Amino acid sequence: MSPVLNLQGVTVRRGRKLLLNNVSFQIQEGQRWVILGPNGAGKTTLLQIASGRLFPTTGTAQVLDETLGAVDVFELRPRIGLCSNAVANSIPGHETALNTVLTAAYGVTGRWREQYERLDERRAFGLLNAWGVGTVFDRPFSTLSEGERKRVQIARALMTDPELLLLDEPGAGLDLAGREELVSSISELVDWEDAPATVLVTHHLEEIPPGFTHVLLLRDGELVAAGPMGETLTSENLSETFEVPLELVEREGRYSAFKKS
Ligand SMILES: Nc1ncnc2c1ncn2[C@@H]1O[C@H](COP(=O)(O)OP(=O)(O)OP(=O)(O)O)[C@@H](O)[C@H]1O
Repeated sequence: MSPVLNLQGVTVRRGRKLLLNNVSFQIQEGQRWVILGPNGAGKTTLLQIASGRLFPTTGTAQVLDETLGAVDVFELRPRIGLCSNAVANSIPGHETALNTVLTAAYGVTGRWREQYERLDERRAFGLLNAWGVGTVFDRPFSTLSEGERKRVQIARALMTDPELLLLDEPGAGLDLAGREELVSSISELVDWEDAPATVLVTHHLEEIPPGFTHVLLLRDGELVAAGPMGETLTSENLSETFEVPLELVEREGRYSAFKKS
């Protein structure tokens, strides 16, 4: 079985800055990965590569068995669900929640002259309902609360039934109850047998939903560690990643960390 994502020696350079430096790792079908690291570590850059929106300066990136640079990314992108700030910012504020989800079928963010099938509309409705935002289907995206927007965006990311789901800081900006509800919903999603391979980026251990299997720790564009959650998410690796002595606490599949006194 070939990997869902296969990065080998990936470096991304902008001017003199290395956004990613010689990063190699693989994601296999059925795995759920968390990417953790401080601000500016390169997490979003890594996700941009995984979504086919950015190519490595050097090294190779294979996404869903296709090599970036040798594939039509417009054919590849519908196979990848992406929920990120960049996508959210490209959604016209007046677009309804339903159209925000529906337009993912064409890989666009604003509805224009595309023709959608009844089946597409039903699927978009179904996803809004499944993510608890069915009642706001006709509300403009700009009028939704942050929590509602996050759920609409995840519904959108799932519209094309992707083989790879990428969630960039889905919990950012949510209040405590909103975060906990979202963590539960994502946990239920990845618990589903046919769920796509999933990658979730966060700064916060509290946002890791139960059921995630692997973790990748990044610092200054370099990989600190990557592997199964149990052996890779450790106080030592976290301390090295965030450059603060940290103590990891685990409770019933949830995590947090505190500075060692
Ligand atoms: N076009 C660019 N030119 C120069 N530097 C860039 C460019 N794009 C990003 N960077 C820098 O690359 C680094 C990695 O950015 P990236 O957004 O991937 O980090 P991140 O881990 O997602 O950060 P955060 O957690 O703050 O969102 C940052 O220092 C950022 O300022």
